Amino acid sequence: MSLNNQVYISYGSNMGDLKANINQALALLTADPKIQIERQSAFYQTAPVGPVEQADFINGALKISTDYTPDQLLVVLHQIEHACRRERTIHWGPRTLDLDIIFFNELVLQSATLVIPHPEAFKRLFVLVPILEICGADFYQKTAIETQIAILKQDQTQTIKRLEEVNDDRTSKPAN
Ligand SMILES: Nc1ncnc2c1ncn2[C@@H]1O[C@H](COP(=O)(O)OP(=O)(O)OP(=O)(O)O)[C@@H](O)[C@H]1O
Ligand SMILES: Nc1nc2c(c(=O)[nH]1)N=C(CO)CN2
Repeated sequence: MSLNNQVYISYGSNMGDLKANINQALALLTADPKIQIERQSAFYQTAPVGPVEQADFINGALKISTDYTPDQLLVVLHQIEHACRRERTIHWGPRTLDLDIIFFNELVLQSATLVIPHPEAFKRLFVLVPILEICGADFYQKTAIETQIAILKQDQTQTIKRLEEVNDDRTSKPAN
Protein backbone atom coordinates (compact mmCIF):
# COMPACT_ATOMS: atom_id res chain seq x y z
CA MET A 1 0.00 0.00 0.00
CA SER A 2 1.42 3.38 -0.92
CA LEU A 3 2.14 6.09 1.63
CA ASN A 4 0.45 9.50 1.75
CA ASN A 5 2.47 11.77 -0.54
CA GLN A 6 3.43 11.12 -4.16
CA VAL A 7 6.85 12.54 -4.99
CA TYR A 8 9.18 12.61 -8.00
CA ILE A 9 12.88 12.64 -7.22
CA SER A 10 15.65 13.27 -9.73
CA TYR A 11 19.11 11.85 -9.10
CA GLY A 12 22.49 12.37 -10.75
CA SER A 13 26.08 11.23 -10.28
CA ASN A 14 29.29 12.01 -12.16
CA MET A 15 32.09 11.21 -9.69
CA GLY A 16 33.50 7.87 -8.54
CA ASP A 17 31.58 4.69 -9.32
CA LEU A 18 28.38 6.25 -10.62
CA LYS A 19 26.14 3.19 -10.51
CA ALA A 20 27.46 2.18 -7.08
CA ASN A 21 26.65 5.66 -5.76
CA ILE A 22 23.13 5.47 -7.14
CA ASN A 23 22.58 1.92 -5.88
CA GLN A 24 23.74 2.97 -2.42
CA ALA A 25 21.22 5.80 -2.46
CA LEU A 26 18.47 3.41 -3.59
CA ALA A 27 19.34 1.01 -0.77
CA LEU A 28 19.15 3.83 1.79
CA LEU A 29 15.81 5.06 0.43
CA THR A 30 14.46 1.50 0.43
CA ALA A 31 15.54 0.99 4.05
CA ASP A 32 13.53 3.99 5.23
CA PRO A 33 10.12 2.89 6.55
CA LYS A 34 8.58 6.25 5.65
CA ILE A 35 9.59 5.91 1.99
CA GLN A 36 8.38 3.46 -0.61
CA ILE A 37 9.90 3.44 -4.09
CA GLU A 38 6.99 3.05 -6.50
CA ARG A 39 8.65 3.41 -9.90
CA GLN A 40 12.17 3.80 -11.18
CA SER A 41 13.37 5.04 -14.59
CA ALA A 42 16.19 3.56 -16.62
CA PHE A 43 19.64 5.07 -16.20
CA TYR A 44 20.44 7.87 -18.65
CA GLN A 45 23.92 9.00 -19.67
CA THR A 46 23.84 12.78 -20.05
CA ALA A 47 26.36 15.44 -21.07
CA PRO A 48 26.95 18.06 -18.36
CA VAL A 49 24.55 21.00 -18.51
CA GLY A 50 25.80 24.39 -17.35
CA PRO A 51 29.04 26.32 -17.27
CA VAL A 52 31.28 23.81 -15.48
CA GLU A 53 33.43 21.48 -17.62
CA GLN A 54 33.01 18.04 -16.09
CA ALA A 55 32.39 14.37 -16.81
CA ASP A 56 29.12 12.95 -18.14
CA PHE A 57 26.46 12.12 -15.58
CA ILE A 58 24.19 9.20 -14.98
CA ASN A 59 20.77 10.65 -14.29
CA GLY A 60 17.41 9.10 -13.54
CA ALA A 61 14.16 9.56 -11.67
CA LEU A 62 12.16 7.86 -8.97
CA LYS A 63 8.53 8.03 -8.05
CA ILE A 64 8.20 7.46 -4.33
CA SER A 65 5.39 7.58 -1.84
CA THR A 66 6.27 8.93 1.57
CA ASP A 67 4.88 10.01 4.90
CA TYR A 68 7.52 12.74 5.22
CA THR A 69 6.67 16.40 4.77
CA PRO A 70 8.67 18.24 2.06
CA ASP A 71 11.11 19.72 4.63
CA GLN A 72 11.61 16.36 6.33
CA LEU A 73 12.21 14.68 2.98
CA LEU A 74 14.83 17.29 2.04
CA VAL A 75 16.71 16.53 5.28
CA VAL A 76 16.59 12.80 4.54
CA LEU A 77 17.87 13.34 0.99
CA HIS A 78 20.73 15.48 2.29
CA GLN A 79 21.63 12.74 4.79
CA ILE A 80 21.73 10.22 1.95
CA GLU A 81 23.88 12.55 -0.20
CA HIS A 82 26.22 12.88 2.77
CA ALA A 83 26.33 9.10 3.27
CA CYS A 84 27.31 8.83 -0.38
CA ARG A 85 30.26 11.18 0.29
CA ARG A 86 28.75 14.22 -1.43
CA GLU A 87 30.86 17.30 -0.87
CA ARG A 88 29.42 20.68 -1.74
CA THR A 89 32.25 22.58 -3.38
CA ILE A 90 31.63 23.97 -6.86
CA HIS A 91 28.09 25.20 -7.57
CA TRP A 92 26.75 22.96 -10.35
CA GLY A 93 30.09 21.09 -10.22
CA PRO A 94 30.90 17.37 -10.10
CA ARG A 95 29.21 15.29 -7.42
CA THR A 96 29.02 11.69 -6.26
CA LEU A 97 25.30 12.10 -5.74
CA ASP A 98 22.64 14.74 -6.19
CA LEU A 99 19.05 14.13 -5.07
CA ASP A 100 16.44 16.76 -5.89
CA ILE A 101 12.73 16.91 -5.12
CA ILE A 102 11.04 17.77 -8.42
CA PHE A 103 7.31 17.42 -7.66
CA PHE A 104 5.57 16.78 -4.33
CA ASN A 105 1.90 15.94 -4.83
CA GLU A 106 0.60 19.05 -6.66
CA LEU A 107 2.24 21.35 -4.16
CA VAL A 108 3.66 24.76 -5.08
CA LEU A 109 6.08 25.93 -2.41
CA GLN A 110 8.77 28.55 -2.12
CA SER A 111 10.83 28.83 1.05
CA ALA A 112 14.44 29.78 1.75
CA THR A 113 15.49 26.13 1.56
CA LEU A 114 12.97 24.49 -0.73
CA VAL A 115 11.29 25.34 -4.01
CA ILE A 116 8.70 22.95 -5.46
CA PRO A 117 8.35 22.24 -8.36
CA HIS A 118 12.17 22.34 -8.62
CA PRO A 119 12.97 25.68 -10.33
CA GLU A 120 15.41 24.21 -12.89
CA ALA A 121 13.35 21.13 -13.78
CA PHE A 122 11.72 22.49 -16.94
CA LYS A 123 15.12 23.55 -18.34
CA ARG A 124 16.65 20.07 -18.00
CA LEU A 125 16.10 17.10 -20.29
CA PHE A 126 18.00 14.97 -17.77
CA VAL A 127 15.17 15.63 -15.30
CA LEU A 128 12.15 15.62 -17.64
CA VAL A 129 12.90 12.57 -19.80
CA PRO A 130 13.26 10.10 -16.89
CA ILE A 131 10.16 11.51 -15.17
CA LEU A 132 8.10 11.17 -18.35
CA GLU A 133 9.21 7.54 -18.52
CA ILE A 134 7.73 6.73 -15.12
CA CYS A 135 4.78 9.10 -14.69
CA GLY A 136 1.28 7.82 -15.25
CA ALA A 137 -1.08 9.11 -17.97
CA ASP A 138 -2.99 11.07 -15.35
CA PHE A 139 0.01 12.90 -13.87
CA TYR A 140 -0.87 16.59 -13.64
CA GLN A 141 2.38 17.76 -15.30
CA LYS A 142 2.55 15.13 -18.07
CA THR A 143 1.46 17.36 -20.96
CA ALA A 144 3.67 20.23 -19.80
CA ILE A 145 6.64 17.86 -19.59
CA GLU A 146 6.01 16.45 -23.09
CA THR A 147 5.73 19.94 -24.56
CA GLN A 148 8.91 21.12 -22.88
CA ILE A 149 10.89 18.02 -23.90
CA ALA A 150 9.97 18.72 -27.55
CA ILE A 151 11.21 22.32 -27.19
CA LEU A 152 14.47 21.37 -25.46
CA LYS A 153 15.18 18.64 -28.02
CA GLN A 154 14.96 21.17 -30.89
CA ASP A 155 17.78 23.03 -29.21
CA GLN A 156 20.10 20.01 -29.55
CA THR A 157 22.43 21.29 -26.83
CA GLN A 158 21.49 18.71 -24.18
CA THR A 159 22.49 15.17 -25.07
CA ILE A 160 20.81 12.30 -23.28
CA LYS A 161 21.15 8.60 -24.01
CA ARG A 162 19.02 5.90 -22.41
CA LEU A 163 21.13 3.14 -20.90
CA GLU A 164 19.91 -0.20 -19.55
CA GLU A 165 16.94 -0.75 -17.29
CA VAL A 166 17.81 -0.66 -13.63
CA ASN A 167 17.91 -4.31 -12.65
CA ASP A 168 16.77 -4.16 -9.09
CA ASP A 169 13.95 -6.30 -7.73
CA ARG A 170 13.36 -3.96 -4.82
CA THR A 171 12.07 -1.25 -7.08
CA SER A 172 11.08 -2.66 -10.47
CA LYS A 173 7.33 -2.59 -10.05
CA PRO A 174 4.85 -2.65 -12.91
CA ALA A 175 3.15 0.53 -14.05
CA ASN A 176 -0.22 1.21 -12.59
N1 LIG B 1 13.25 21.09 -4.87
C1 LIG B 1 14.46 21.05 -4.27
N2 LIG B 1 15.14 19.88 -4.14
C2 LIG B 1 16.35 19.85 -3.55
N3 LIG B 1 16.99 20.92 -3.05
C3 LIG B 1 16.36 22.12 -3.16
C4 LIG B 1 15.09 22.23 -3.77
N4 LIG B 1 14.70 23.53 -3.74
C5 LIG B 1 15.67 24.20 -3.13
N5 LIG B 1 16.67 23.37 -2.77
C6 LIG B 1 17.87 23.84 -2.06
O1 LIG B 1 18.97 23.83 -2.94
C7 LIG B 1 20.13 23.72 -2.13
C8 LIG B 1 21.34 23.38 -2.98
O2 LIG B 1 21.15 22.13 -3.57
P1 LIG B 1 22.32 21.45 -4.34
O3 LIG B 1 23.61 21.57 -3.60
O4 LIG B 1 21.86 20.03 -4.67
O5 LIG B 1 22.40 22.36 -5.64
P2 LIG B 1 23.03 22.01 -7.02
O6 LIG B 1 22.88 20.53 -7.22
O7 LIG B 1 24.39 22.58 -7.10
O8 LIG B 1 22.06 22.75 -8.04
P3 LIG B 1 20.56 22.34 -8.42
O9 LIG B 1 19.73 22.46 -7.18
O10 LIG B 1 20.19 23.34 -9.47
O11 LIG B 1 20.54 20.94 -8.97
C9 LIG B 1 19.74 22.66 -1.13
O12 LIG B 1 20.49 22.73 0.06
C10 LIG B 1 18.26 22.95 -0.88
O13 LIG B 1 18.05 23.72 0.30
N1 LIG C 1 23.85 16.28 -17.29
C1 LIG C 1 23.79 16.88 -16.08
N2 LIG C 1 24.23 18.12 -15.92
C2 LIG C 1 24.15 18.73 -14.72
C3 LIG C 1 23.59 18.03 -13.61
C4 LIG C 1 23.13 16.71 -13.80
O1 LIG C 1 22.62 16.02 -12.87
N3 LIG C 1 23.23 16.16 -15.06
N4 LIG C 1 23.48 18.66 -12.41
C5 LIG C 1 23.86 19.91 -12.26
C6 LIG C 1 23.67 20.59 -10.96
O2 LIG C 1 22.67 20.10 -10.21
C7 LIG C 1 24.49 20.68 -13.33
N5 LIG C 1 24.57 19.99 -14.57
